Parts: sequence; structure tokens; C-alpha cells
Amino acid sequence: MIVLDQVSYQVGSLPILKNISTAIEKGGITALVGPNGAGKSTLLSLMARLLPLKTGNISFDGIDLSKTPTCDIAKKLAIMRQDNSVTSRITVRELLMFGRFPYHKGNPCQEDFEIVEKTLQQFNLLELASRFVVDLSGGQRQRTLVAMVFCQSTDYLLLDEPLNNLDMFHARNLMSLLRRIADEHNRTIIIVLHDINYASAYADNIMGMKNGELVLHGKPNDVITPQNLQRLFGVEAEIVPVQNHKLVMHYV
Ligand SMILES: Nc1ncnc2c1ncn2[C@@H]1O[C@H](COP(=O)(O)OP(=O)(O)OP(=O)(O)O)[C@@H](O)[C@H]1O
Repeated sequence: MIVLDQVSYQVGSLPILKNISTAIEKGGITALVGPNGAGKSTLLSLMARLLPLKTGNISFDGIDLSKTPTCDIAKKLAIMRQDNSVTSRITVRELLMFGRFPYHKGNPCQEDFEIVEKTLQQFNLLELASRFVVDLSGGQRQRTLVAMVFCQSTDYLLLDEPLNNLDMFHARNLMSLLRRIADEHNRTIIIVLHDINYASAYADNIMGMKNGELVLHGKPNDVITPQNLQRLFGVEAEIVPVQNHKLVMHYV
């Protein structure tokens, strides 16, 4: 379980996150949604200790994030950031092996090779394994970056907008793969999503943020309401039930 206790963050005098307290259950998928600038990426970065936490507390399974050595954190959680760009000439297979660095420290063993090959297979990346990451399409690169995060064999995966650049087929594929990873590999996934319908269809819980505040946190079918959509995004939308999910019709 991740416990956020009175987490605030500011840049200079500008408040970015305001007093966020909640608990994210272990296992399953929690989707972080909200309008642009709500503070989703900032919260994820604080959770991965990419930004220094100055106010409040964050713990993973009772381990205080601010008091844990980086090498231990790297085995507990992995993050895919929004601006994760790979510029060097590194192949897909090498990038995945790079994700194993906290374990092999530059000297990979048989287990590392096996995990990389299995991940390439699981993420449907075998055909691209020898290609340079910089030469991939945006969608192929996204998939590779998520695979690298998965390769780190951490309990917690933090993914900032992994569906960016993905077409309908690959976005849906990735979401169902993440669902399987959560269910079959017991991983906990916190994922920033802009499409509320993917959150509704695949997440166990939704956290809604606006103006640096956490304004809702609950099961998709409980929190997806016209009132909450109005409150979060300022849109009026019809909600249509489809196979036990509430889908939001906001296109027309
Ligand atoms: N270093 C910084 N200096 C000034 N403002 C910042 C800084 N980092 C973030 N912000 C501001 O904090 C707010 C939250 O940003 P953040 O990227 O966390 O939002 P977000 O919900 O992830 O947005 P998006 O959906 O657009 O990616 C924004 O208004 C952003 O401009």
C-alpha cells in the first residue's frame, strides 16, 4: 500500500500540490486523472523521489520513502516519466537490460537475460529487439519504455501517460497487458491517463486531481458521475453503461 500523508509541494511561492492524504491499495491498477496542470506528474515524481519531498510523508508498504536508500527504492518502484526520452544509440534489448541495472550493476547474469527475453516476448517486442530505440515510431518507443519499467521487477509501476502516441489498437493492447501484469504478476500500477474511458474500463480505482488537490478517489463505477466530470474537467457528458463499466460520452 502507498500512503500519502499531507503531501504538499511548491515551486518558489507557487503551490503545486496541496495537502494530499490518501492510501493507494496494493495490487491492481489505480488511474490518476485530471485536467492539464492538475499536478498528476508532480505527484508521481514525488512518489518516485525524482522530486524532493519537503512537506508531508510518502510510504510504500510501511517503508518511508525519504529514509530509504536509492538502491532499495529502485527495487521497490519503477517509473516511466512523460519526458522519458532516449537519445543514445541503444537497442530495445539493451534498454530493457539497462532496466535491470539495479540488480546486475553492469554485470548481467542468466536471470537478467531470461527476464529481458521474456519481457520482449510479453510486450510483443521481439521483432524490434535489435532496432535502435531512437529509430522507433512514437508508439513503439512508448511500448519499449513500459517494457523497460516492467523489466525492473518492482512491486510498483508508476506510468505517466503511457498511452501517449499509441493508436487505438496499441492503446487497448497495452491497457489489457497492464491488466494482466497487475492480475498475474501481482504488480501495483499507478497510471496517469487522459482518457477517462480507459480508466473506467481497466482501472480498479480512480484518483481525480484538480488544481493540486485530490478531489476524488474511489471505484470507477462510484466516481464516474456527471457531477464529478463537471467538477474535474468542466464538461457536461452523458454516461453510458457498457458491460458493467460506465463510459463517458464527451465527443458530441
Ligand atoms: N518546476 C516548475 N516550475 C513552475 N511550475 C511548475 C513546475 N513544475 C510544475 N509546475 C506547474 O505545476 C502544475 C502541475 O504540473 P504537472 O505537470 O504536475 O501537471 P499534470 O497534471 O501532470 O499536467 P498534464 O496533464 O498537462 O501533464 C502546472 O501548473 C505546472 O505548470
